[in-house]
Amino acid sequence: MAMASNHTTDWGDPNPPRDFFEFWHVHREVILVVVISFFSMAYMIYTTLPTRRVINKTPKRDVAATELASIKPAISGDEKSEVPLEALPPGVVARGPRRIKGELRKPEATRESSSSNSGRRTQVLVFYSSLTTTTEKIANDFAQKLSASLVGYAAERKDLFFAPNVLDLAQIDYDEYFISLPKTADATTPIDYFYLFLIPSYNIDTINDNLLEHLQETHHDFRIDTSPLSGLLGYSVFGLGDREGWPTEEEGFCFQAKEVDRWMAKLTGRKRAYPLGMGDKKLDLTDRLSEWMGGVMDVLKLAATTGSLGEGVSGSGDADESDFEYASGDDDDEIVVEEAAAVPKKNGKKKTNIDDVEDLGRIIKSSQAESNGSKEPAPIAIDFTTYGKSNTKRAPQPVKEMVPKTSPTYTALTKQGYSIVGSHSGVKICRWTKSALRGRGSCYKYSFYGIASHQCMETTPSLSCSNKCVFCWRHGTNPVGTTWRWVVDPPEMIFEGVKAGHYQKIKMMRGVPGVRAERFAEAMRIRHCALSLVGEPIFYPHINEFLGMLHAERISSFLVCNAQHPDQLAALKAVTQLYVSIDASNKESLRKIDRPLHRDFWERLQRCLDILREKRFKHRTVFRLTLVKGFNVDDEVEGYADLVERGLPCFVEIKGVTYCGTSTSAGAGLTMANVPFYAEVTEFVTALDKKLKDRGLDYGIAAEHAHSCCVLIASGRFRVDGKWHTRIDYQRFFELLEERGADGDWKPEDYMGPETPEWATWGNGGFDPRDERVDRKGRKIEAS
Ligand SMILES: Cc1cc2nc3c(=O)[nH]c(=O)nc-3n(C[C@H](O)[C@H](O)[C@H](O)COP(=O)(O)O)c2cc1C
Ligand code: SF4
Repeated sequence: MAMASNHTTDWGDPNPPRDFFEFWHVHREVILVVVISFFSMAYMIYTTLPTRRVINKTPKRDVAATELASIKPAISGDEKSEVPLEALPPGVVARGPRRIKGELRKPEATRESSSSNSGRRTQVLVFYSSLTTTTEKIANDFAQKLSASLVGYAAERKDLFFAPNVLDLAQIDYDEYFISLPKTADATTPIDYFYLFLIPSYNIDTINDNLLEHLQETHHDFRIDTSPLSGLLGYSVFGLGDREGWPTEEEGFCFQAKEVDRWMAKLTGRKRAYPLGMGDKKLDLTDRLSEWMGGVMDVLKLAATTGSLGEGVSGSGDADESDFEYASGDDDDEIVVEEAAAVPKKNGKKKTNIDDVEDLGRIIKSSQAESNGSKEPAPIAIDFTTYGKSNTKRAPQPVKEMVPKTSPTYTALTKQGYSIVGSHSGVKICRWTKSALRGRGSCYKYSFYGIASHQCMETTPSLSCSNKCVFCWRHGTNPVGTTWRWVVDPPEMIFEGVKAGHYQKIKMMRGVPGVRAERFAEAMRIRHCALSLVGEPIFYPHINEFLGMLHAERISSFLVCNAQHPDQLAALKAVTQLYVSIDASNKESLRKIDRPLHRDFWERLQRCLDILREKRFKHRTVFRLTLVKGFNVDDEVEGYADLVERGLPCFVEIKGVTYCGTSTSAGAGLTMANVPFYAEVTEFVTALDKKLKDRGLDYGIAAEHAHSCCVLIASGRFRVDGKWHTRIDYQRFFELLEERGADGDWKPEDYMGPETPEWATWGNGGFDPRDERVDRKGRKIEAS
C-alpha cells in the first residue's frame, strides 16, 4: 500500500514524504519537468539577446561611481556647416559605474544618407608617451596640423570633427580609454572616437610598459569582452625609434609601437584604420610621419563620412594576429600544381574539368539571353588567330561576352579573388604584392630586375587562352579558344578598370597586420604591370594601345605570351620585357604538357622563336622554362639548348613548378612528386649553362631566388666588367620611349640597370636582406 501511495503522491498529497530520498522518489517527475523547463527558458532568453557577450560586472579595476561629466554638444544639428571645430571638454570621459559590454559590429551602411539627422561627431584622440620630449613636441605639432586639415574638410563636407585632443599616456587613467570607450553625457550628440598613437620605443622601464600591460590584461580579463574597444571608429599607431642603436626591427627598432599596434588590433576587433608607421628621429622621421599623417587623414575623412573604415581584408583580433598569413598559390603567373579548382555545382554536379571549346559554346548560350535583351548593336567579332578556311555556310552568330557576369567562369574567377573588368579582362593582387607590403619579401623579379612587388599590378586583358596546360592552376575557370570570338572592350575602359580594381585591393590591405605604412603609401602608385595573370594578353586585339596607356603613366610592362600567336607577337610594339613561355623542348613533350588547341602548335612556337631572335636588339627578351618533373626535365637539356640557340633570348628564367594543395591537377596526374627540389633545378640549370657554353654561346648563370625555386641565365650582353647587370633602368626606358616612340630605335642595353645586388647573384640565395623571412605560417625564419 505504501508503495502504491508513493507513486500516486502529488503536490496536494496530505502526507508529504519525511526524508530527502523519499521526497525525491515521490516528486522526481515533477522536479525534472520544472528543472528542464527552467533551463530551456533561460537558454531561449540568452540566445535571443542582441549581444551574447554582455557582462554585467564591474571590471577588475575600481572605477569611481561618480556622475557622468556633462558635456555641451559642440553645435546644434542645423548649425553644423558654419561652426568651426570645437575642442572636446576634458570631462567627456565617463566616470560612472561601468557596464562593460561587447558590441556587435556596426553595419557598414554609409553615414552620408543619415548624417543630416544623426548628428554624429568624430573625436580624434592623440595619445603619446615621451621621455626626452621629442614625441611630446611632435604630438602637439601633429595635432595642430591635423586640426587645421580637419577644419578645411569639415567646412567642405558639413561633417564636423571635434578638435583633436592630445593625451599624455603618463597623465591619463587608462581605464577611461582602454577598457571601454569614453562616453558623453549628452546622448543626443553621439561621438565616434578615433585613436592615434605616437609611441617612442624604450628598452628600459617606461610608461610604455604600463600601457602595454594594461592593454594585455584587458584583453585577457575574462570579465571583459576580448574586444571592448570595438566601438572605436578606428585607430592607427606611429612609432619613433633610433636605427643607430636599434638598426632593424629584429633588433628592437620601434618594438613597442609594434606591440601597441598588435594589442589595439585585438582590443578593437580589427579596427586598424591605417598601417603602422615607423620613423627614425635621426633619419627619416619627418618624411615617414607626413606620409603616415596623409594616409590617416584620408581614412579619417572616409570614416567620418561613411561611419566605417570601408572595404578591407580585416586585420585580426585573435591570438594569432601576428602570424596571420594568406592562403598562397596565387602568385602571379606562377605555375602551380594544386587541387583542381572546383567550378560551382550546377544541378548538384561538381564540374572539375576545364572549360574548353565545348564549354565556351555553353557559356555563349548562357550569355545569349543577356545580349538579346540589349539594345546595343553587337560589336563585330574579330578572328585574328586562325587562318583556316572560313565556313561560309554558317549563319552569322551574334558576338558574345567572353566572361559574362552570369557565367560559372565569372563566379569561379571572382571567388578566386579576381576582379573581372569589362567582359574579358581580370586583375588580382598576387601574394608577393601582399608579402612586400608586409616587409616579408618580394618576388624573384625584384631580385633579378628590381620590380618593387608592392607597386606591381598583375593583370590580363584576355582571360582566354589557346592552351590547356596540365599545370595551369586556373583549370575549370579560364575559357579557351583559338580565335577571338567575343565582344572587344575598349582599352581605355580596361586600363581604368584594372587600375581601380588593383587600388581597391591594395586599400583592402590597410588593416592587415604587419602592413607597413611606408610601403602601403608607395603601393598607391602602380609602377609595374605584369601582363601574365592567366590567359593570353596578346590575344587582345588592342594590346598595343593598352601598353601605350601603361607607358604613358610610366608603368613598366612585363608581358608573357605562350608562343602560339606569332603574328601578334611580330606586331607587338615596345614592352619593357617580353617573355615567351617554353614549356617543353620538343614537339611531343609540348603536346603532352601544354595540350595546345592549335594543330600547328609546334610550328607556331618555332615562328615565335624566330621573331624573338629578330626582336632581341629591340626588346629585352626572356624564355621562361617551368620545370615539371616527369614531364619536361629528363633528357631535355639538349633540346632546350637548341631552342635557346634558335631564339637567342637576352635571359632564360628557369623555375620549378610550385606546389600548392594535395591532389592531382585536373586529371593530368600531377602531384607533389612532379615538383622538383631546388637542388634539381640548379642541377638542370648548370647542365643547360654548360650546353650553351659548349656551343660557344655567351651565356652565364647570373642570379637566383631560391625562395621561389628560380634561377636566371643571362646573355653576356648584360655583363659589364665581369659583373651582371640584370636589373632595369625603368626611368631610362620611359625616357627612350618618350624620345623615340613605341617603334623607336633603341636596344635593351640602353636601359640596362645598375649591377645586380650581390645577395641576388648566383650562389647567394637571392633574399633581400631588408626583408624578414617567415615561413608559411608567418613564423620568423632565422638566417642560416
Ligand atoms: C634609454 C633609451 C632606450 C631606447 N631604446 C630604444 C629601442 O629599444 N628601440 C628604438 O627603436 N629606439 C630606442 N630608443 C630611441 C628612442 O625611442 C628615440 O630616441 C625616440 O625618439 C625618443 O622619443 P622621446 O624623446 O619622445 O622620448 C631609446 C632611447 C633611449 C634614450
Ligand atoms: S611580378 Fe608582380 S605580379 Fe608577378 S609575382 Fe612579382 S609582384 Fe606579383
